[in-house]
Amino acid sequence: MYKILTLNNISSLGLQRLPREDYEIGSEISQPDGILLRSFKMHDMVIPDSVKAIGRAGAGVNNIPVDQMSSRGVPVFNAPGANANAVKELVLAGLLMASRNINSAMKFASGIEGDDAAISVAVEAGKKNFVGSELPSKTLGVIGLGAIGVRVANAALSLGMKVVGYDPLISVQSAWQLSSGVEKAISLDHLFTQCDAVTVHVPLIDATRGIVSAERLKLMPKGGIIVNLARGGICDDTAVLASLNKGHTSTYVIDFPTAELMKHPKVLAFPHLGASTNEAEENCAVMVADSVRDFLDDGTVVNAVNFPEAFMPRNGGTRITIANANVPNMVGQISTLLANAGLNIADLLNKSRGDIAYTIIDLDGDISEETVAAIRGINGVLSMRTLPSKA
Ligand SMILES: NC(=O)C1=CN([C@@H]2O[C@H](COP(=O)(O)OP(=O)(O)OC[C@H]3O[C@@H](n4cnc5c(N)ncnc54)[C@H](O)[C@@H]3O)[C@@H](O)[C@H]2O)C=CC1
Ligand SMILES: O=C(O)CCC(=O)C(=O)O
Repeated sequence: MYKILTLNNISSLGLQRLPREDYEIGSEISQPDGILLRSFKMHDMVIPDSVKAIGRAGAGVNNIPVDQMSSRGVPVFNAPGANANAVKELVLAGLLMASRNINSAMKFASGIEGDDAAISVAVEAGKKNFVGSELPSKTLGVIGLGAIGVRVANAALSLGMKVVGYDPLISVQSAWQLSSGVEKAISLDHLFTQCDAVTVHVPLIDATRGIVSAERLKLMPKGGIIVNLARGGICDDTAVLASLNKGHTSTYVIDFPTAELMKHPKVLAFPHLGASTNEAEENCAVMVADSVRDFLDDGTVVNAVNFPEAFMPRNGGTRITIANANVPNMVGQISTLLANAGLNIADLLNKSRGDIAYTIIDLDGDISEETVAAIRGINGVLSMRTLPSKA
């Protein structure tokens, strides 16, 4: 029986992927084998040694101490692309709200008093204050062309916008999905110079912190819109507020409000709503629950942010899995210990990613506690699991 601790509400459709005869799931579980979460901040939490896998039902993993988990040999899974359409739709909503002054116009409308005739007069007199502009007259800059950025760029093109994209690390899959109509910016500065609106879709990491800066905001034409549904910190909020106050930037659409941002009339603050659709919550929960179950049951690794992909069909015997530092002769040392114990390797898979290597070995016989301890004792082994044979 595996124990799964949930740190946020996880869609029941996802939790149903973990059969109750094999999985105990709850928010108060001690010594869990796995953790499922959404935005819970794990950095200040003591993560029990019992944890073998962490599943983030979403895209961003900046709320998880991934490096610490890597050093423990614990994979962190996420759900790439599973909430991308939801975020794309809210980006488009934000762009439309900003370019048509929808928020201020609605506030004006809801403040009108009087009978129907008076309201009609006030509406017709007041609407001139909320004249907007249409998307096809504008250029959108998309920073980060991953699951969300590609969808945003393609959708904006289909709405008639000119679209300029920037992603020096774009994956082959994203490049295939990106419309050929999206123009490539040669640098971030180049992008800001050309764009009336800029939207960010990058993870929050050292390289992306503050990339929407005072200097870059000045490169934009007057009246620009900034959209940040990625993470607080990617835009320099102080610089954006200064630019709003000067009238250079017209609107800041943000999914990560702060006290200062929320009270600003030119800020459209959403309550971290990008992925909050039934569809996205279900997609994320199902995808990540499947990854965690496949890892706990079979040692399979799919959609981990810190481990290589690894899948080997079960051949029926005992399976051992080992995560270790990606240095020479680890497999040699492991197979020597197995040979010394008289154990035959029926099948073996070894993959690496960055500093981590991961090995799955199916054995013809049962492994003893002594051999397990000897493998665990090899310098560089981060974690080891023994999975019982499957009929
Ligand atoms: N508001 C919300 O509810 C949500 C927010 N997010 C945020 O959006 C981010 C992006 O999500 P996805 O598109 O699903 O992730 P993704 O991993 O598919 O795409 C991220 C893209 O950023 C690019 N990138 C990385 N460093 C870069 C840099 N320095 N300059 C330019 N591009 C860079 C990568 O090459 C990749 O193509 C997540 O990390 C998360 O923080 C994601 C989902 C929901
Ligand atoms: O679970 C959520 O609502 C947040 C989603 C998110 O921010 C992400 O997937 O990175």
